[in-house]
Amino acid sequence: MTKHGAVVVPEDAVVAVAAGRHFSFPPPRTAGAGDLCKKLAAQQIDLGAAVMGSWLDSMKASSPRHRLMAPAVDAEHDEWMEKHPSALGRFEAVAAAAKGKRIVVFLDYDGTLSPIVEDPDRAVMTDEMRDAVRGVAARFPTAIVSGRCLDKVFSFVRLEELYYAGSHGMDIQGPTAASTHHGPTTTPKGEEESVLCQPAREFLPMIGEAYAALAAKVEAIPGAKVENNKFCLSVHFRCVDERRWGAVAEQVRAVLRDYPRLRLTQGRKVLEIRPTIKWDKGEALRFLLSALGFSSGDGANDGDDAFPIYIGDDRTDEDAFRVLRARGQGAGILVSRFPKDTCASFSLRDPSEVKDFLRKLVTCAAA
Ligand SMILES: O=P(O)(O)OC[C@H]1O[C@H](O[C@H]2O[C@H](CO)[C@@H](O)[C@H](O)[C@H]2O)[C@H](O)[C@@H](O)[C@@H]1O
Repeated sequence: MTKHGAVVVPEDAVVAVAAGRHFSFPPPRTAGAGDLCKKLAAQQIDLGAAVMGSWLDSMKASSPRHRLMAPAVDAEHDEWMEKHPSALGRFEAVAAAAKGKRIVVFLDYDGTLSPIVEDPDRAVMTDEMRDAVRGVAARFPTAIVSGRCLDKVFSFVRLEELYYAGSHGMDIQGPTAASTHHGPTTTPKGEEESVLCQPAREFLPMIGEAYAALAAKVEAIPGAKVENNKFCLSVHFRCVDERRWGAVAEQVRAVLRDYPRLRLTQGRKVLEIRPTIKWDKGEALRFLLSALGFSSGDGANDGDDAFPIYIGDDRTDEDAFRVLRARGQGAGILVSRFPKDTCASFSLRDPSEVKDFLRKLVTCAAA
């Protein structure tokens, strides 16, 4: 970002920033989740015909290319960084808050462990990042929490000692190989046995049908791509000419009319179709903490023995940040170069800083 002249804020900048809330860490436990967190949680898109325009607005809002004057951008960025300081810069504060507690690490995949790329099949992570995650998993229970299906995200990460929560947390599996950290559920098991939670199992046939219908309709639009994430679907429009985003939205809406038990949420240049059940990355975080032997988070002072660190870049990660904030526990870290509305306490700029943070965590634990 230059300091002079007009600046084009790249696609993932979301410039509507929450006013007022200042940095406080550890965050106070909020009764409920607070207005901003409620607004950010599970950004569901309305399917009514009258709101077709708002679909498009929503798709554009997640990918703005505003022209802003640099001083305004800088001032806004500085203000945002005061509220969401760098987790690297404030590492000592994080370490101090975690002292005497058991750290549990939750990592989103796309945009967090791997950079965002045009082709979802090529979103590989580097060997250096893999080493950093391996190092963390050797010391702390560690989970990957992704919108991808389990098999796909595992094929990218390739670490058997981790927990995986695929399909936005609707498909949770324990480690398939031993790590140095054996919680109650971490004994190596056969593949079928290691499935811990699949709350949307009954939706599998419906998701399969919707996938076939969407693939037939949407893939006729140049650049559009439908990805089957087992318990949810992703309709990608990153490579679609913006003038045709309306057509993508219209086709998705047409298919969803036949499936009232499926709902639509939104990620980074992707429309996500998932079951209407109340389950998201936040619920997956709760489930895993409980499976690891930490308390469920339902009552006062629950889970005080754990220090969950959740790192993610997307709207869907807000559900997990919201849970941490509601529990007044751990640290939520948003990966973003730009100011965004978020319930996270800290920020990191990109996957490279995520890698540095993970390495620092390992060094600190070794010390
Ligand atoms: O929860 P995540 O692990 O962050 O997964 C969310 C979605 O990530 C992928 O899409 C995003 O990354 C792609 C590769 O960089 C990019 O091309 C796309 O525009 C992004 O939206 C994945 O393909 C989706 O299925 C996930 O839902």
